[in-house]
Amino acid sequence: MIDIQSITKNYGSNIAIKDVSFKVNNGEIVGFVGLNGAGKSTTINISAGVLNPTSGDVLIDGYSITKDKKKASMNVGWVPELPIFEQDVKALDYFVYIAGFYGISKSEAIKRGKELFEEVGLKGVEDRKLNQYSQGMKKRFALATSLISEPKNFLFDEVLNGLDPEGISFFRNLALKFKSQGKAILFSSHILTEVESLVDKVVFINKGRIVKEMTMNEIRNYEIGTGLRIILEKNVDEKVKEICSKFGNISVQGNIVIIHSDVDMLEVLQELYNAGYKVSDIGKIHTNLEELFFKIIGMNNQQALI
Ligand SMILES: Nc1ncnc2c1ncn2[C@@H]1O[C@H](COP(=O)(O)OP(=O)(O)OP(=O)(O)O)[C@@H](O)[C@H]1O
Repeated sequence: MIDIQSITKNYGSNIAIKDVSFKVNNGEIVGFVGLNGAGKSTTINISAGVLNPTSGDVLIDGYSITKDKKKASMNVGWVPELPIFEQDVKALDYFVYIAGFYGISKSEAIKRGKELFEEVGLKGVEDRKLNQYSQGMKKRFALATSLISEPKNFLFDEVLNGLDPEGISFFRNLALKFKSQGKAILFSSHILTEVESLVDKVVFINKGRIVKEMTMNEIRNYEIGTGLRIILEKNVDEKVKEICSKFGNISVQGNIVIIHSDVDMLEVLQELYNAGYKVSDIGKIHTNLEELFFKIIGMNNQQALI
């Protein structure tokens, strides 16, 4: 289990994240969604033990990442957004070097390395130099090194970014496999639709603060909302409200009225026309995931419901 407890990170006067708290339970994939610069990598890097928080703590299966870093980080795998492996050494040799930190002998590390390279899709490129690996290959290599200690928790930071379809499918299936094995997985993305079919719940972060946590069920229920948006030439009056209310619940703002149900557009248009109203625009709207995302983080996109 990954238990993030009120972590804050300041860079001088710049607050990167503030009071970030949430949990990833065993057997659960949590989507961590926010715009660029929202604070996802900062949260993940602190949870991986590669960045110290200004305050707060993260418990990995009960081990504190600040006070018991070795045990905590042994229990969490981490695939960074942009793995930096610029070493002019063969990948397998570097793997063996890292395995040494876990107290694994050279012969055992070579054997384990070959197995893990195969598991992560790097079979056949073990002897290629790390600085000649592509970004996708570096991500797979980071995964292979993470797997040395067989952790029960994983941090995937924008892992699908820049991958080809095969790479995307590999990491998605891997996350699902880990889930079925009872592992806790945190999966960050700046695109809600990217994690939608994968995660159990989504934690939304904006400007360094957690703004909402929603289960996928709550999100799906939200998504099914459909409606009709009517833009009139003049402001909505009582008569328009009366007409539109016959078709469903309404929201009104200025010259815009939204009917929150799946109504027949022509019928509404006809009634308004018969009553002498001029409609400048009318159209069905559908609350989709990206609209929800923008609504949650407090920005309006053109389609957002009023
Ligand atoms: N080393 C640093 N020094 C100063 N500010 C930093 C540093 N690293 C991150 N920040 C700031 O912290 C905030 C959060 O950045 P972070 O990288 O965590 O966001 P993110 O959600 O991962 O973004 P992205 O999707 O672009 O990777 C940003 O305002 C960023 O500019």
